Amino acid sequence: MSAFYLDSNPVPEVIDSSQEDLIVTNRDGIIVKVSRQSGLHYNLSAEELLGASVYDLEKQGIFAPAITPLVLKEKKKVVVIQETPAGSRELIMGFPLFDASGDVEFVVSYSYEWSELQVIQGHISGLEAEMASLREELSRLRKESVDTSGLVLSSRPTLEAFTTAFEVADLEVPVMIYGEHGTGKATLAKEIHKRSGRSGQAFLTLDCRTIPEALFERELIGDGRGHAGLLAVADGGTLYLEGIDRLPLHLQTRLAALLKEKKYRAGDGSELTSFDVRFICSAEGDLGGAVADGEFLSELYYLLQIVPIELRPLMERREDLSMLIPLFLDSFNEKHRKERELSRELFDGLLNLPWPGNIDELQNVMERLVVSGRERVLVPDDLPMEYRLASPSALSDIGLDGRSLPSILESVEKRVLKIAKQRYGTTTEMAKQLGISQPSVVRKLKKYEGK
Ligand SMILES: Nc1ncnc2c1ncn2[C@@H]1O[C@H](COP(=O)(O)OP(=O)(O)OP(=O)(O)O)[C@@H](O)[C@H]1O
Repeated sequence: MSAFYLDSNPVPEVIDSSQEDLIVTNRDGIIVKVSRQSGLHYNLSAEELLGASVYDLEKQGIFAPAITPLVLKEKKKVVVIQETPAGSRELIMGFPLFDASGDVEFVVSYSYEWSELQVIQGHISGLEAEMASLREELSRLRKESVDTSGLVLSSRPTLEAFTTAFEVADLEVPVMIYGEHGTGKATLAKEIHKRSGRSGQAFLTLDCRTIPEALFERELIGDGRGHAGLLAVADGGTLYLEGIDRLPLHLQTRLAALLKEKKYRAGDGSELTSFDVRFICSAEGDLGGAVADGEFLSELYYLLQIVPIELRPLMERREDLSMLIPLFLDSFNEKHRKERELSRELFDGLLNLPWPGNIDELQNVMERLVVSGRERVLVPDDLPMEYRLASPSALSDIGLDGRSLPSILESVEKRVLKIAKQRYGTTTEMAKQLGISQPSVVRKLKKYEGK
């Protein structure tokens, strides 16, 4: 808009040498300023336009329609398409200039020739086509790094873990999978089974972390009175023992004996039954260390630890994380019939969170975002409260230096209450979300009132 300027002069000054098509009218619709180009499209000279009334020009069909009356009415920017007597179509943009008391004093209108717009439009279409092909490329790349079973294997450690798993899948050897909670151990175990010669038979899981000690053996070998054990049901297939490192020593001894003998007696007096089961186990802790500390039976360790595979924590798998985020977004959008998108800030924020609960936790947060986000484009404020506070930047502006812990905690509490109040509105909802009583919320709000 270098074509005109306002100075101390009460009327906007239009520079005569302007290549632009500008017209200024006063609040009565009288044209008070024009640029040299103005009038060209109306088969009039700039001089003929000056002093004319836009209402008259509209009546004569020259301004079809006139923009000034529309801007005066709307008191804001208006855009119209004019058909000019010269046969061209013009896009006219008009905007108001206000006087000190807030009334429209002048209307400035600015026209673009349709053909110019078509050039711009052509450029935009080109950009759009480019965007579409980039989008396609991105989605192809995403699909390539997500294998046919929907697994993300983008980071080097994950790819190495799964490659080893696929290589040994068809070998009749036990596999020991190490990894924190939610890193994909069960998923990996199932993949091994699926790609093994046992895939036509059962894949069963026994969670050594949660099974009551008294039931462990019964669960494995049955009771000889109708309750079939997992070893019988999984015969010919695979048994996945989750959290083997949490199995008490006396049960480790029993398991080692079973593995060595490959036979069991399900109940008193029953016959010896042999079994053909492949074992895949998982452990969170370091089994070698547990053997050294006498907490894990070395005999069992050597029976099970033939092929060790490690799944790293999600925070060390950034490439996986950046693929898992859109993957979960898409799948929860589909599940909940939403069309959420992530803002750049939120995406970066998600990449930088520590994810102690790994993929399980990420999945949970993505579903919460999709379900409870407020707008189509999700922003960091849509994150559940505990994640907004967990981000490193959340604490950066609380001055820590030289302050006592109670005073720092007060600042944090005050911040939490402020965010919760904005987000949840009522003290009842705040209490529910923060896990404290409603009177306690009221008391705390009062405490920080005006502070
Ligand atoms: N490579 C992967 N790509 C995509 N999703 C995955 C991948 N690995 C795991 N998941 C998903 O992450 C979630 C957690 O995986 P899984 O249950 O296998 O972890 P886990 O380590 O066995 O957990 P836990 O220790 O709690 O039993 C599941 O929903 C699973 O589908």
